[in-house]
Amino acid sequence: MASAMPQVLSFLGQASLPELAIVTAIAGLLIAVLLNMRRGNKYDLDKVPGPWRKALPLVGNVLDCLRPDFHRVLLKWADEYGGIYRMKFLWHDTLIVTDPQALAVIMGRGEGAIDKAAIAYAPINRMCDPHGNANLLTSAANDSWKAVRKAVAVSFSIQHIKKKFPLVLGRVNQLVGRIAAQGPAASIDVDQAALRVTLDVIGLAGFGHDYDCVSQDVPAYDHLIRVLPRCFTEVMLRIANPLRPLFPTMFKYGPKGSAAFGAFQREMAKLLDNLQVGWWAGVVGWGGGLGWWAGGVGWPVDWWRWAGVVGWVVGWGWWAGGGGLGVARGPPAEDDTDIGSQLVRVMNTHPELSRDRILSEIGILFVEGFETTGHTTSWTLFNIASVPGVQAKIAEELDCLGLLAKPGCPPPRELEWEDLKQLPYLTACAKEAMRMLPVVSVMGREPTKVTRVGPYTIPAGTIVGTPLFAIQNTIHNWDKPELFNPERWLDVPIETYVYNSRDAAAATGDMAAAASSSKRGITFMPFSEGPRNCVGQSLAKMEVMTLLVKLCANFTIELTPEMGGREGVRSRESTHLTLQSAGTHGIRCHLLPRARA
Ligand code: HEM
Repeated sequence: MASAMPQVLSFLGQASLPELAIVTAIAGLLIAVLLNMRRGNKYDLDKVPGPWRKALPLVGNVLDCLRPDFHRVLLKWADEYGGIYRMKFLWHDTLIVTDPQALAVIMGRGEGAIDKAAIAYAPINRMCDPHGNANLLTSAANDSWKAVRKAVAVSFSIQHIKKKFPLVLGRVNQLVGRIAAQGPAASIDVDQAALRVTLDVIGLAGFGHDYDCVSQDVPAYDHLIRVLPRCFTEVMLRIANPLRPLFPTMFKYGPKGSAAFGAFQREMAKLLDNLQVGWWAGVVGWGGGLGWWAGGVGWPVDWWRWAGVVGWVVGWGWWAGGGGLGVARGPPAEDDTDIGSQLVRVMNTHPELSRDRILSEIGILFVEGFETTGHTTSWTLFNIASVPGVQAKIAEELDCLGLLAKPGCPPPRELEWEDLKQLPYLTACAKEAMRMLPVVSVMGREPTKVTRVGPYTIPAGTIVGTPLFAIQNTIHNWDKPELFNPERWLDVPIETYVYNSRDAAAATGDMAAAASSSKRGITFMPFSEGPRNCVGQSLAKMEVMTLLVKLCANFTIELTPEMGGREGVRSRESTHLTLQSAGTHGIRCHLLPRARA
């Protein structure tokens, strides 16, 4: 050892900066592993069953998780080891929890509730903001999170979402028109189609910006719809490999991933600039007006008068024009509670929230608002198209409400807001699709103190994974989970999205009582549960249902032969930050107009 020391010192003396950084990073990792090994034994971690016994040093079980269908790996282990098992995510001890009772405690308020795992979410911060500021999704539940959550919750009140219904309906009708124009032989990727609507909606309804995506045949290379998948790939790679963000050029596609982050951030910064310019233009305008007046009452400095004139004209032009020069939106009106306006408000009242933090918030609201809703719609359409008998039942329900297009009949009446609550079967299809294919397939928490999870006491810093895909598909929580069976939901109240299928009440058939008892156990929560549940779910439910109603009312839907049937599509499931169909195939369907049948 002693004889090796001089060689080591001489290497360090001659090493380049990147080499030194790599050596330091590896040494840091080794120290972390050693500390971690010492800590694990102090608590109940060694009593927890799981694949951790097969874990490799340093990388743990992560190699099993590098597969695009790793949500299925977590499910396989849940079926094998039960409701609480232990694995090693790199060198971090991780409990994976699918047990209904333990989940209710982890997700809920009060004693035992566990906050977000900052470490697992950190790469998402870098995607949204160059300085890595946290945001609603990734932050711990601190004062900044509370302020932002309270502000944007207003944008998702039912009252506000109802106002956005005509906008959503307009974009969906535009999509229906475009699909009809392509004819029944066209092979339509319903995933891309839904994403185009949801991207337009979040841009317009949230930030007053029209990405005009539904109308485009092929979006430009730098269009958000193409940039975001590249960002997601980079986030996934960074979660699995913490060295990647430190040395992007050393890893495959590293620079491309960083470039995609940059492109996304520039787009989000434009939204923020649009929101802010109006305020600044107003300030300039008022300042300018004041200058003019001061010049007029006899101040001797002539340049000040002329600066005032210019400022006044430009400022008012911008502000009053509400979009003059194509950039300004003006300060939010009192009744304007769109997401962007709420973010400007919270930024003005909370000086501790920096511009970068707000940029991060815009990024996450944008991503969550569009990807999740788009894929949920397409997964539902996939099931509707591929499970025999389902479309006929949906058609019957739509026909009863006068919403179904039929050959030789006048066009059906237009969908109204109130209709969305009158569709129990279609809602059941959406819920069953969200159970089988939850787009947020894995979530992570991390206790800041010694905590009990089920029967086990675990140390602070243990990651606690709550994998929705496994929770909602394990044989321990659901009967015949592999079957798409909307009928399971018909007796559950239509508004219930947190549910315990293992409750005694459910077993006796009292589904309403079972739905309200989710505090004691959870086997279904596609929008999560408790204080960290999905803040945007009201918008999501409205968009998904509007898309489903209009597409099912106007078309019968068939998977194209190239999809390889149900199995073919499911074999391409991929957790790419969100659960989606991998590659460029998407979910291709023929949409046959019902009116022409
Ligand atoms: C069907 C569509 C959607 C699904 C299934 C969904 C699901 C979820 C889930 C499971 C979480 C918790 C994630 C975690 O803890 O890691 C979440 C959080 C969140 N969602 Fe959604 N979401 C959807 C649509 C939306 C929309 C439309 C928006 C906003 C425009 C949105 C904004 C958010 C935000 C900001 C959070 C973080 C909330 C917090 O921690 O305070 N989501 N969503």
